[in-house]
Order: sequence, then structure tokens, then C-alpha cells
Amino acid sequence: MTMLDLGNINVSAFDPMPSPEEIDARLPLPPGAASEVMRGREVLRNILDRSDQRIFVVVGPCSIHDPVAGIDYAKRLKRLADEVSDTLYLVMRVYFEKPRTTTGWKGYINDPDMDDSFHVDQGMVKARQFLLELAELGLPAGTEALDPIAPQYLGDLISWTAIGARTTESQTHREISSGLSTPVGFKNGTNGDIGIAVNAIVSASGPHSFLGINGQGRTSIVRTRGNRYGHLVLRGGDGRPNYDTVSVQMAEQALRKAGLPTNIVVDCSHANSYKKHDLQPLVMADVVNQVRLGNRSLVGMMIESNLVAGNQPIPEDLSQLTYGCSVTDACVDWQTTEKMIHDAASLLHDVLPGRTG
Ligand SMILES: O=C[C@H](O)[C@H](O)COP(=O)(O)O
Ligand SMILES: C=C(OP(=O)(O)O)C(=O)O
Repeated sequence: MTMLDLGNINVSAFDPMPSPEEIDARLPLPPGAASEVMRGREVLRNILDRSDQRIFVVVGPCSIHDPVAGIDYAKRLKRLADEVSDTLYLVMRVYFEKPRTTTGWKGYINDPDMDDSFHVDQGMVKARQFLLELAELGLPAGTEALDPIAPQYLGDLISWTAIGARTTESQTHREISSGLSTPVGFKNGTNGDIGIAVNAIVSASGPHSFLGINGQGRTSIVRTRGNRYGHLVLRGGDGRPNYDTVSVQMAEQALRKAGLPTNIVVDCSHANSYKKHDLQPLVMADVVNQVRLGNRSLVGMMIESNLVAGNQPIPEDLSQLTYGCSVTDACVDWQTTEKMIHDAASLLHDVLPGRTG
């Protein structure tokens, strides 16, 4: 038994992955699509800097499991985004990695066949293919960074990144955030603690050196510059919402005390809707009203949305899946999404000076 074997008693196999450069060589980012990704990042930075007075909305499925339905959704969202672009900037939620409270399907990269076969190599290729199609549509993508090396495979295709409630306190996720090329929204903890997210924004704003991989897939010391576009995402916690006026004001105070810009996004789902998808419109309406009453810290929102409302378990026979319905958190359907976005845009149109960047 070698020294390494002694360190891998509970590892059953090491299956090689293609390197980021190998997958990129098969699925390169075309110049036009690259411009769309960079434009998305620039708009979001301008919104966070307030040189663009719009509000951004990260909207889309809790998770992507069916690329056909995902692109179907994306084409509808692109049309909707163009309709409201003077007031709202829409970013599609494209979540390929799912953090679980205990166990469950961990997303399209981890198990693209949804049968515990865990063909991560195929999942990464399929995820990149999906994001390339989205970029070609001219729709910015927002995703959660969960696996610390996944950004080396997909990072050139992402315009907004979330660090989830379960990983905001993780030093590893603060380190990778300090090197990401996008603005990063840090969710408050599942217990409602916003302090860990404020700490994460501070931590990620500075440079870090840590173990990671480079484009060739070689273990490397990753040295980052720091990311000044970290911001807070209120998603509720400890079984209760935190999007109310008082909670938002407390979040503003916490950010100011840390010397940070008061940039706050409200996730209309998760604990803010008690994980009941049909409560999301009420959350959004309340946030829109706070903006109408003069709050300028609320710069964004998130909606868990799909073609069909609710969610479904993953069946043994995948042909039994309902098209366009989430296999993770329950989502509002497309018709509800359209109404939420149009209502918000019309209520905010006279309040926000609109696109200026
Ligand atoms: O958005 C997704 C879920 O909130 C998260 O993955 C946790 O889901 P779970 O509690 O069912 O594991
Ligand atoms: C997992 C998610 O949220 P949270 O980290 O807030 O639970 C999500 O937005 O898909």
C-alpha cells in the first residue's frame, strides 16, 4: 500500500476528466457570444455601481435537467427581456449544480442521466453546450458556483454568479469568488444569518491564493485579484422571510457597518416564500413596492420559474417526466412569470430612470 493509497481508503475510483482546455477546444466560445457574456457582466456591474438605474432579475428554473425545455424557456425569456429592457434587466437562472440539504440529485453536471450514473464528464460538456446556445440567444446566464473547479470549465460563459446559503460561509467559496469574472451574489445562511454573507463579501473583495486547477487541469496555486462586485442576496431563513422593510433596513445597516455598498438582491423563493412557489408573486410585489417608496438598495430580484408550475420527483422511467417542470424546488409557471415581470416593469417604469449605462 503506497502513501497515497493510505490517504484514499474511502475512495473507490479516480475517473479522469477532460481538462478545461480540452472541453473548450471542442466547444469554443464564438466572438459574438463572448461579447454577449461581457455585455451582461458590464450591465450588472453598472447596475451595482448605479450608473445604470435598472433593476436586474435572475429568473429561471431551480435546476436545468432537460436542455430542450431549458432552451424553450430561454427563447421565451429572451422575448420577455426585450419587452421590459428599459426598466428590468433579465438574467436567466441556469443552475447545473444543486446543493442539497442532505441527499438528492445534485444537478445536471453531476448526474446528467438522472440515474446515479454520475457521468460528470458528459454533464460538463452538456452544460457548456447549453450555455453556448444561451449566449448565442443573447441572454445572460446566472448560475451557482458550487464545485470549486467547475468555473474553470464554464466561467467564460457566465455573467452572474451566486454563492448559495449552504456555502456562503465556506472559505473555499469565498476564495473562488475573489477570482470569478462576474459579480457575485452571496445568499444569507439557511438560518437567516446575513452576517456570514457580509463577511463573505468582505473576504471575496480581497486577493487570495489557494489550491485549484488551471486550464490544462493541472493542480495549481490559484492567485486572485479580489472581486469588488460581491453583493447580498436575502433568501429568508430559519423558516421565515427576510424581504420585509425592517429586514432590508437591517441588511443595509450591516453592509454600511462593514463599509460595503448597500447592494441587496431579494430571492423571492426559498425561505422567503416558505418554499411555496405560488407565494413568490407576493414577495416580488412587496419588493417592488419598497422600491416605489424610495428604497435604492434593492438592485435585484430572483425568481424560481419554469414552463410548468410546481415540481416533480425524478421517476425511474424518465419518459414519465412532465416537460418543463422542476425536479428540484417548485417553480412558478411561465404565465405567472410573465405577469410578475410585466407588473414589476410597469410599476417601476416611472420610478426608475431606466437604462443609463
Ligand atoms: O434550490 C434548491 C434547493 O433549495 C436546495 O438545493 C436544497 O434543496 P433540498 O433541501 O431539497 O436538498
Ligand atoms: C440552492 C439555492 O438557493 P439557496 O442556496 O438559497 O438554498 C438556489 O437558488 O437554487
